[in-house]
Amino acid sequence: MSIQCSLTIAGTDPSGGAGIQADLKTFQELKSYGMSVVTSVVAQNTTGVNAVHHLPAEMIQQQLEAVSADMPIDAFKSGMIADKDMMKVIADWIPQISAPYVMDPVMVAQSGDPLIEAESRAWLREHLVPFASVITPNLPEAEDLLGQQIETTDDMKEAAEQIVTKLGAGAALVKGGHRDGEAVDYLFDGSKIHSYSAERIATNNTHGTGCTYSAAITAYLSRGIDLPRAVEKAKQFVTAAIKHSFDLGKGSGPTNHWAWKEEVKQWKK
Ligand SMILES: Nc1ncnc2c1ncn2[C@@H]1O[C@H](COP(=O)(O)OP(=O)(O)O)[C@@H](O)[C@H]1O
Ligand SMILES: Cc1ncc(COP(=O)(O)OP(=O)(O)O)c(N)n1
Repeated sequence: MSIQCSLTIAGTDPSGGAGIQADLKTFQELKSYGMSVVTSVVAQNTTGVNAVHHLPAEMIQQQLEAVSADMPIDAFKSGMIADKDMMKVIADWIPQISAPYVMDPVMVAQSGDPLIEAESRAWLREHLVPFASVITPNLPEAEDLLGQQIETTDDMKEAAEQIVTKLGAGAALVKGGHRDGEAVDYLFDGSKIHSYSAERIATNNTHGTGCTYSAAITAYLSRGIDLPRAVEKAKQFVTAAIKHSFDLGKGSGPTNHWAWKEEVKQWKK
């Protein structure tokens, strides 16, 4: 049986809602064979981050080489990349891989805990962003990347365009999860703006939404679906995951990675 393969390069979440765990659940749901390279082991749960252990850059390089020497990679994504040494080995590895690269420029967990060293942000922006086929910042991440405030929907569209034209990403999806009102995201694909809108779901259970969304985009790209359509389908996937999220843990609960199947059943009725 032939199968497309997706790789995530990211940190861990033992509570299963974010990071590598969320990515692998998403790949599995969306029928892309899931593989992972761990960057940092994070002792976190729905309430926040207790401790972080960064793997040596050499160990990240070894994992990248092990997986790419043996397995096909039809698309890959990155999440938490905490420091410059890690970024450098990833930047050195990427040119060998001819597959779409989805970069989730993870900076801060929902709890407010930082997941990337402040001094490494400039390196990420200058050296890794240009490799991204698509980058998926939330509003604070887009503000950090561009060094400017984003308030209105026009600002969001302009930010998506500038991340492509000024920072060199292939495409940019600026997410509106952190704004009031409808949950609207804007994709600039290098030539036009696409918008993706969903009802805002009244829930606190949104731990790992960004990881899940970017993993779903990766899985769809691995299956050869074009970017605007991959984002459209991933948006449906993450919206369903939030709508049917779980009241687990004492903080912001995790999303439900199999919820899209429940939604599909509803559509058929
Ligand atoms: N309460 C919500 N209801 C519906 N969609 C949401 C909600 N919160 C976030 N989203 C959507 O989830 C996706 C992830 O966005 P966001 O929460 O901004 O990312 P991150 O987890 O990286 O901060 C986006 O499509 C966003 O519009
Ligand atoms: C290991 C790890 N990576 C990323 C995040 C942040 O995930 P995100 O999807 O942005 O979700 P929230 O921070 O909104 O929960 C993380 N917490 N851990």
